[in-house]
Amino acid sequence: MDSYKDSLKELARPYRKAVLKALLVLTIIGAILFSSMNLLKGSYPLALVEVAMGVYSIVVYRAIRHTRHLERWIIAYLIPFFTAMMFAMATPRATSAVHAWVLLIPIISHLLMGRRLGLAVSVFYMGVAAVIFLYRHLDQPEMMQALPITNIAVISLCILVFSHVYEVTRETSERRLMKMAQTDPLTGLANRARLSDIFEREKNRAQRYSTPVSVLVLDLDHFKSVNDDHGHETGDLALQHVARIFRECLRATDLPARLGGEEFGILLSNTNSQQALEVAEKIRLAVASTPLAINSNAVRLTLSGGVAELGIDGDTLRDLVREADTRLYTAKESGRNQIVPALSVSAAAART
Ligand SMILES: Nc1nc2c(ncn2[C@@H]2O[C@H](COP(=O)(O)OP(=O)(O)OP(=O)(O)O)[C@@H](O)[C@H]2O)c(=O)[nH]1
Repeated sequence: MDSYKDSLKELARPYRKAVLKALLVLTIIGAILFSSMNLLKGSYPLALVEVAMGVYSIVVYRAIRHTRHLERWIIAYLIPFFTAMMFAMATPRATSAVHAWVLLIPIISHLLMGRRLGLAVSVFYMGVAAVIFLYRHLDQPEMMQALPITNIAVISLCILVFSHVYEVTRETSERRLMKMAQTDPLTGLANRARLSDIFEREKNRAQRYSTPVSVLVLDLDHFKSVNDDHGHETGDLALQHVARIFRECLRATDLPARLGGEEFGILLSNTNSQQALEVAEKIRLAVASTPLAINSNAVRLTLSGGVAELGIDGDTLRDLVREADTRLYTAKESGRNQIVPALSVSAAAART
């Protein structure tokens, strides 16, 4: 569960929506201005396309106010918008200044669609624009001089490259910040915020496909004495050591997180409480049988834990952590180095 793709998409949504709204308003104003001028000039097909784009912009503006599918609306708007731009460039009666609009393509595409799709769409439409330009002006020597054409080509390329580099840098910084904000710096495990994010996603998936989800809460035993006997630095190494064991014992689809101090929460997707108990036992045995080697010392560690299952012990992460925590404290009171299963599992065990 290492992907931050969905969180980044969420993060980009408000500013993409703001950019799209600005583009829609400008298109509506542009459509009124240009369609009036083209009507006066007698360029009826172009005026009609501009009116259609203006009306479509109003429809899209209303549709994106509460949409959960902004990305789809962006594509549904930009493709006709760029196609209308190409139509204007190909219209024989249109002024040659219309070609300047091509410079907008890479900026808008990257801002609204990100680096990959933004680049692909920009290259495609800028290529089509270049072909239209050559087709329209090949027989006009005053338009086909090397110097102005090279100028236009280089400026277009510069804007394409700058837009792409800007978007790549922005996405990389955003990903790094997102990772920092959702990672525990000592162990490299997820923090509570990320656990909460991923839990919501897994809960939705579990409800849609009727699959189980369980949560483990694990806490190192007598960790205070590890710090007191071996020093705080060894305590830190012990936390990193345990985090490593979690990773080795878990599947890629599980999410281990540090809840704070020496307490950990593990989200197990597609896992019922019986299976979660088996995972917790595997981790407990691995921790107990793998002491931390420090110089010539072997620091022995054990942990206690509790298990809770979504839908049986509650419907929110807070409910599940609270229930698992209660069982964890039962485990501590019963002598530590043990896992207390979810109620459904202990009830089933009592019946057999
Ligand atoms: N080295 C280190 N110690 C930490 C960190 N966070 C919390 N601790 C220590 O963890 C210890 C937790 O102590 P307690 O809450 O008494 O728990 P415990 O000693 O594990 O006892 P039980 O949980 O009852 O088995 C405290 O000494 C904290 O200072 C950390 O990031 N690094």
